[in-house]
Amino acid sequence: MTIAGSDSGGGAGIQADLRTFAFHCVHGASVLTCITAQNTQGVTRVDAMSPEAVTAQFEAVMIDMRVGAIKTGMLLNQEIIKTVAKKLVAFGCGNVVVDPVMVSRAGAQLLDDDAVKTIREQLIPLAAITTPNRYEAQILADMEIHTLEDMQTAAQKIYKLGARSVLVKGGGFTNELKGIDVWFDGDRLEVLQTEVIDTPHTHGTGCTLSAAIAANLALGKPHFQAVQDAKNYVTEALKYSLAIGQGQGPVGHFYPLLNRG
Ligand SMILES: Nc1ncnc2c1ncn2[C@@H]1O[C@H](COP(=O)(O)OP(=O)(O)O)[C@@H](O)[C@H]1O
Ligand SMILES: Cc1ncc(COP(=O)(O)O)c(N)n1
Repeated sequence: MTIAGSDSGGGAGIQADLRTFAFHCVHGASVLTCITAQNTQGVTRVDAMSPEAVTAQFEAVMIDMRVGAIKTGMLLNQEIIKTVAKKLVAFGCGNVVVDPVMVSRAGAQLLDDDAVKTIREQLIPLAAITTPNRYEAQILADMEIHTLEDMQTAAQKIYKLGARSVLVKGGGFTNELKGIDVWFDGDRLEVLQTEVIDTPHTHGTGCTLSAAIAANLALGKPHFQAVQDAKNYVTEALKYSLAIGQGQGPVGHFYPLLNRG
């Protein structure tokens, strides 16, 4: 199940999540938190769902289906974060992937300023894994991140907030760290690296990665395996990203499957 916002352009958010679930052969349920008017060039409007609507969607799915894993994406405001955290606790949800979405690559603010504290205190402690990008990791770890060592320190600091594991993602770098991620679970500190894909069309990478991790957890894969396989999936999707729209196009999910016949 994904708990996230809608992207009218179809590249990120709920749309990316459900597509990723489908390509992992797992059924996807969704709890919509907000509706963004968005395309490859940016976000022009955001309408929040009410906490009651979020609760009703969550309960409708949870009381009826066996949910193997949950990912959270754009939660927008404090009220929605608190609502989601409360429900995750009430239903004893274990395989929770928290993508602490704050700002889009194109620079649009996707989270209210006062909501960072609520993510840190109420949501991160419920995460089996949290997947901040460079910018989000800087905020959560309260430090600047310039080097691989900084990424490792940030992962360790964010782990102390209560997540069972942390993946600091390196898509936001413009140097040799681009595409390098750091994973820490309180014991193992791993560096993940795939080939760097030279494309401006990276819309939806973070959503796709966290959705793929959730799908892999639902399929029963061990945590680190779930992350490694998800990273490989995103790399493929970046290879086949779509130059649609006037701005930053979305990652492509279809072509690797078509190529496999
Ligand atoms: N150009 C690229 N080549 C290879 N991997 C990339 C590239 N850009 C992003 N990634 C990977 O995509 C995943 C999502 O990371 P990132 O883009 O930092 O997240 P977000 O979309 O949340 O900002 C990470 O595994 C990151 O390393
Ligand atoms: C509704 C919504 N959710 C999330 C993102 C972040 O996207 P990305 O995966 O590129 O970080 C977005 N742009 N819109």
